[in-house]
Amino acid sequence: MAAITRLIKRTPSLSCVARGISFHAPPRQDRNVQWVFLGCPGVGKGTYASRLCKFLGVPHIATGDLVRHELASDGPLASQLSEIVNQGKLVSDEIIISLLSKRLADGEAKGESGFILDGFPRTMKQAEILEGVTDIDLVVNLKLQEEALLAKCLGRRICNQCGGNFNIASISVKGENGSPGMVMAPLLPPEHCMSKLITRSDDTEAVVRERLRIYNEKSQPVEEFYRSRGKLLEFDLPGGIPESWPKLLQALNLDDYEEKQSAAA
Ligand SMILES: Nc1ncnc2c1ncn2[C@@H]1O[C@H](COP(=O)(O)OP(=O)(O)O)[C@@H](O)[C@H]1O
Repeated sequence: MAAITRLIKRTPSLSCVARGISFHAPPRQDRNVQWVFLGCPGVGKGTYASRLCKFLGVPHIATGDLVRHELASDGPLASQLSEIVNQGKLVSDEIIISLLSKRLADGEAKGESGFILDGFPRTMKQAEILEGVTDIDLVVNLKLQEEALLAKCLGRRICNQCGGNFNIASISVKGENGSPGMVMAPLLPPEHCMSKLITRSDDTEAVVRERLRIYNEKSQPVEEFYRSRGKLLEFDLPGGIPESWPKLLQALNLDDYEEKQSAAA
């Protein structure tokens, strides 16, 4: 992959009004990576995107977190959003773009550069709007068998104090038709988080199945959108974090990134 901090010429900040949706993207300037993470519910977009963000020093922007933040704030959208999220449906493009646009503008005001978007775009309309306002360098498509996705969503736990994400599921998927089997150990919380674990209200079996159905219907075309533009990196997770993280860095040509950084310093 091209250098991590690609120099891009300075152009004015971009806005777009498409079918009544207004979207403001950060200016193109000397900037960091602008990547997108795609993948089904439960695949681990949040886990790997947030690790990579720490590694690369860019903000991790997860639209699911923006939605949950809005829900928790009890603002004017809260009751409408809670109904949609708890049914496993997608929030309207208008609402999600306005939440994301605000988050990007706040980041821009703080001098943020680059991002990894997690959970956006999720519809063709969102992908087209994003494409119209900024350059996405790379789209990583994380993949896992459906059986494992369901188990991971059902095993997901969050510490309501530190916000840490854990998983109590112990997953073992048999290999089929030449594809290798896979084992994923639980990601258990430290002792002090044990009594503070909560489950997301949309992580019930019926709602997860609906989210998976909606992903296949609305978000798979987004994979094709980026594939046809040569931006899609497919990544089959080989197991849990210990197996997958080094392989992901390798696939992204980042495995010797730290060495290169210190050599260049
Ligand atoms: N880009 C988006 N478009 C529409 N709805 C979204 C989007 N991102 C998040 N949401 C809403 O927030 C919920 C939680 O999102 P997320 O945490 O990304 O969950 P998932 O585990 O399903 O990937 C989604 O089910 C959906 O209702």
